[in-house]
Amino acid sequence: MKIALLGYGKMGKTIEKLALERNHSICYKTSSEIDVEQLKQADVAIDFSIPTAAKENIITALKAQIPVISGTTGWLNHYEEVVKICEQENGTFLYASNFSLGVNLFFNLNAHLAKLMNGHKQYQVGLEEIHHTQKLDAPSGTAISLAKDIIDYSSLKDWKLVNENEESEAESIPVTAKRIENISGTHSITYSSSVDDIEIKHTAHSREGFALGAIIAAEWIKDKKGVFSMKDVLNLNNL
Ligand SMILES: NC(=O)C1=CN([C@@H]2O[C@H](COP(=O)(O)OP(=O)(O)OC[C@H]3O[C@@H](n4cnc5c(N)ncnc54)[C@H](OP(=O)(O)O)[C@@H]3O)[C@@H](O)[C@H]2O)C=CC1
Ligand SMILES: O=C(O)C1=N[C@H](C(=O)O)C[C@H](O)C1
Repeated sequence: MKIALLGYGKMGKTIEKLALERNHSICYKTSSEIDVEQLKQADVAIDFSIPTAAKENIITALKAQIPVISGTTGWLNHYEEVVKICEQENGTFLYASNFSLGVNLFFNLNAHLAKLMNGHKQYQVGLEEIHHTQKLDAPSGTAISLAKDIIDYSSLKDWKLVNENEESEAESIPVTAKRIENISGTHSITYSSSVDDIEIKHTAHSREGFALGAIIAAEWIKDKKGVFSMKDVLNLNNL
């Protein structure tokens, strides 16, 4: 498979390394404006860029008829617009706030736990994410996905980014974002009562899980048409 890397930073470089090990080739890589003729050489484009560039990168790939997957976070207010363009172009698009198998299993665990805890009003839920200091967005895309799932499976209505120990309004999930050198990505959800805590946590040891998941998604999506998620790739829709 010939891959175009839209964004050649920490993730782009990790994907390149694992893709070559899986006998794929990198036919084009850029960390700035896309050369469409070069992009058109690819079987699939993988966008791990920056929040302000992701939307344009994805649209450029869709208009060039190149299937595109994106893991860039912090641009999701434009998600519906991109989906519409994908449909107009009869294109192929997959977005995931987190491509690792572990986090996608953790998404399921979080949803099940939210259902279980619904109605146990003595427990207050809180979410914490920790990432490296170069991260541009807060809270992380993964934290937002986790919060949205808790909202879908409980009577909670919203989430709010707060400082540590700061309270949020009733029916709103407090989300704390910490930035510490060299942390690849840690997410935890805690239900606290006056007598005990219940906590689930995912800790990424490196970027390799994200990169491998992105390559597996690219292999899966290459010959398909439509808008997909990691639930489709990993067959996690029916759990
Ligand atoms: N979904 C997932 O599983 C994961 C998502 N991420 C997300 O992926 C994104 C990238 O992460 P990471 O690789 O760590 O970040 P980096 O900052 O290391 O890499 C981003 C790269 O994008 C480049 N860039 C800037 N403008 C453009 C543009 N217009 N087109 C293409 N590339 C551009 C930057 O170049 P320059 O440095 O010159 O500005 C940089 O090389 C982030 O949003 C992060 O949150 C990260 C890990 C996993
Ligand atoms: O910026 C990162 O590094 C990561 N970003 C993603 C996010 O915002 O959730 C995924 C992962 O946690 C690493």
